[in-house]
Amino acid sequence: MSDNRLIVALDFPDMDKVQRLVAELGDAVGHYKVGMELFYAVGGEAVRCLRAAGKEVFLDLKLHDIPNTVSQSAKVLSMMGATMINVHASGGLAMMKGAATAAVETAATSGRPRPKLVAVTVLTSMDEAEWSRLNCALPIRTQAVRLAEMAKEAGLDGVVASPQEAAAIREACGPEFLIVTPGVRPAGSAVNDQSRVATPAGALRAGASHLVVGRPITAAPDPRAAALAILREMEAV
Ligand SMILES: O=c1ccn([C@@H]2O[C@H](COP(=O)(O)O)[C@@H](O)[C@H]2O)c(=O)[nH]1
Repeated sequence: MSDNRLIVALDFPDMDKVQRLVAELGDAVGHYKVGMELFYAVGGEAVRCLRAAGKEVFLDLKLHDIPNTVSQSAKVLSMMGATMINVHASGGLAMMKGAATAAVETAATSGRPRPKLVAVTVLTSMDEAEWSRLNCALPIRTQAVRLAEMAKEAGLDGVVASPQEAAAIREACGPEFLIVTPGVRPAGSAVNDQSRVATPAGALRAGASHLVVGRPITAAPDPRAAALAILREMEAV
């Protein structure tokens, strides 16, 4: 059983642990996320190893800077072989447009496939109390939908959002738009530092196109069994 809508987050600082886990999960998992911790530790090697093993790779570096810096960085990341990369939507429309143009142009000039480009809306760890402390007056959901609409306008393929906002984003942005949801927790598992969470089935029913799951699989006593249980739950939706 395998389903590339499930993306397993490899939040470790070394390749030995990554290789052990990928071997253990075997053909059950075909899609992995390389985030800051792993990338800062080993760089592009993580992407290369996973691609060589036939896996899809979401390179989750959440670019957020002035438009020129982000578009130049997006060019570099587009050459690494990842199948998905991302920026922060709160960097603004010009920044997102710059990243989208960079990804398209790099694919055209290099002949390499263009990675999907998605934008982080509001981090899934944020709750309404913390959100208000930032002086943000609108509810998180309203802001997440607004940022998703901007990402669509900028030509991005989709967003990273909480499953709790997936239904509203799906309604606003249509059936083709990617909605990649971290903050996924099987019933009864630890929430950790996440706030706006849903179960795998709940996230899919709300309209998520992909589920990002880290610790519920990687910290489980039997990671393969944990992944297979999530895949069974997804299959039943
Ligand atoms: O809003 C966001 C954006 C990214 N993430 C990343 O997803 C995983 C979630 O890991 P868990 O262990 O399942 O909590 C992690 O790599 C985050 O950096 C997110 O959680 N929320």
